[in-house]
Amino acid sequence: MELKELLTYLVNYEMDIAANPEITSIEMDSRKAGKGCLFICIEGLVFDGHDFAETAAKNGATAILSEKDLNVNVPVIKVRDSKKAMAIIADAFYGHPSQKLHLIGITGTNGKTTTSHLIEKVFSDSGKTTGMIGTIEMKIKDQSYKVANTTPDSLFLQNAFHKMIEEKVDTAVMEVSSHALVQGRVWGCDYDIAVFTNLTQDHLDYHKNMEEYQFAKSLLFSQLGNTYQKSTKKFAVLNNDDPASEMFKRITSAEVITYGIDNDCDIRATNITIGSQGTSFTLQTPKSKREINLKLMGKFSVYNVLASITTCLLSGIELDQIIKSLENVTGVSGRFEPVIEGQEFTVIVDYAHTPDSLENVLRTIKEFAKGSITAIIGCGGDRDKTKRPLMAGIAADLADRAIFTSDNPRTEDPLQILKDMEAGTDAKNYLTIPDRKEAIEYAVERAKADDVILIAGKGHETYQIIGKDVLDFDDRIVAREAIKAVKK
Ligand SMILES: CC(=O)N[C@H]1[C@@H](OP(=O)(O)OP(=O)(O)OC[C@H]2O[C@@H](n3ccc(=O)[nH]c3=O)[C@H](O)[C@@H]2O)O[C@H](CO)[C@@H](O)[C@@H]1O[C@H](C)C(=O)N[C@@H](C)C(=O)N[C@H](CCC(=O)O)C(=O)O
Ligand SMILES: Nc1ncnc2c1ncn2[C@@H]1O[C@H](COP(=O)(O)OP(=O)(O)OP(=O)(O)O)[C@@H](O)[C@H]1O
Ligand SMILES: N[C@H](CCC[C@H](N)C(=O)O)C(=O)O
Ligand SMILES: [Mg+2]
Repeated sequence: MELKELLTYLVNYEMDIAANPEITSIEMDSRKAGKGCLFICIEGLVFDGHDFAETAAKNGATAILSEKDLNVNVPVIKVRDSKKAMAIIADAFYGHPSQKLHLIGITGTNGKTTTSHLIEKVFSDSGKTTGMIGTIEMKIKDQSYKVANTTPDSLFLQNAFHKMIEEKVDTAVMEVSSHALVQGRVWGCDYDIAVFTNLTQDHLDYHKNMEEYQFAKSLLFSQLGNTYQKSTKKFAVLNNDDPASEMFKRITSAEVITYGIDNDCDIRATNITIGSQGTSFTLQTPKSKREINLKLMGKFSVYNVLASITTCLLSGIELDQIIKSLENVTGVSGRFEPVIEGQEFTVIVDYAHTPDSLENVLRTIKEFAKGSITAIIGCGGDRDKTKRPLMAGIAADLADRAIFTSDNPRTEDPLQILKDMEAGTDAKNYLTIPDRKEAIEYAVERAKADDVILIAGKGHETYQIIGKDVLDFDDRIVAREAIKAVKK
């Protein structure tokens, strides 16, 4: 594509040399920049991409998009915000692929991965060809691809949509993280439906306070229907039990459809019963009232199911089909996932890594546990420090015994993270075992019949990040081995 054509999509830019080279690829990483590419300089948290402009030019880049003046021998396009410019250009370069998809974006602190999987299941069961992008993986039909972020950068994302179109995907569902919204990774994405799950504390290392965090989430709803869009109707699917929805209602130009349990709304669940094998409730839509029996556990799962039902109904899928699919879902990898090895106690691996999700999961376990409850938790390093004491306090309050251990310490001292956690409770019912494997083994060795062990925080993760090392670690495998060892 000619550079000139790409630039027609940018509203504000300056160019130092009048030139119109053919652009054969777009790159944001100098290590990938080669002949014919447009290299985009991104100022990151670790590196400044502008420092690599010269290398990119030497490697054959035909033009460079930058926020700064540069001294290079190829044309430089100067913009105010290169991340957002990159998103707009990537969308154009790949032929506006999101406009050709029925695209659903899900944001919120908790429940994005779960809700995307539920929605994808309903769509694929009803004969749609689907794509999915989120924390666990990117999926195009049955093919799974690794992802580095919950919401990838705009180059990866637009390329992924392009691949989906080539593979004849008609419906794509994706998680939209607050980081992605602030960094403009999803600019140019033509969402048809934007879904909000909930807003509770997380990521305050990045967003600084809850107002900024809410503002980040709100961008999905303010952007809905605002870029070069296909002319379909846009919907904002909002959780009416979460106070943040009021702001999202005010700022979106899309039609608002609400779901919830406690407050009046369009799609509502009442009479919720939480059992040891699943959850049932009465579903009320403007047109019908139905009894639903889920294999999923907890009130929080009802919210995810309501968000999914609302989204699928708005997408034109019959209620009977939606219910049939959702009633069959047994779970999502690493979310309230039982580890069953013939033992007489219950072991659950869950991805709760925020105060709210930990509380929800422990309250759900309390609804059915007959024996005592042990919660094994840690908190990630290089992440929101203020959630550490809160999570520790919740674990000590709601479980009979808590074991504080390491999550992904990353570049922080694991013992300091544990101290930050311990500051959150005066209780005497916890102990600290820094090594996660030892913590799991300790709990399993002492479990009696009917007890429940919750291993929280890492869910589907198959690694543990200590320092810069990414080591093999899977809570489910470690728990399984520990159970087998006590049964010998
Ligand atoms: C804080 C944050 O969001 N960081 C993201 C950011 O990285 P960064 O700002 O550190 O970038 P950088 O490494 O400094 O590089 C800057 C630029 O220099 C370039 N570079 C660098 C080196 C070189 O030799 N040559 C070169 O050109 C890089 O390609 C890049 O363009 O841009 C990268 C590319 O898009 C992201 O992968 C990275 O996510 C990191 C891995 C991360 O941990 N992010 C987390 C906090 C995150 O985004 N999480 C959210 C949500 C989590 C949730 O679901 O709750 C997510 O969407 O994943
Ligand atoms: N609707 C919900 N409300 C509160 N907690 C939830 C909800 N759904 C799931 N959870 C809890 O949050 C954990 C993470 O769920 P999930 O992975 O679906 O969220 P996410 O928003 O994708 O998280 P992330 O931001 O890390 O990608 C689950 O393991 C469960 O403990
Ligand atoms: N998307 C979340 C995942 C946290 C998972 C937890 N295991 C951790 O490493 O803190 C984050 O990057 O903050
Ligand atoms: Mg997720």
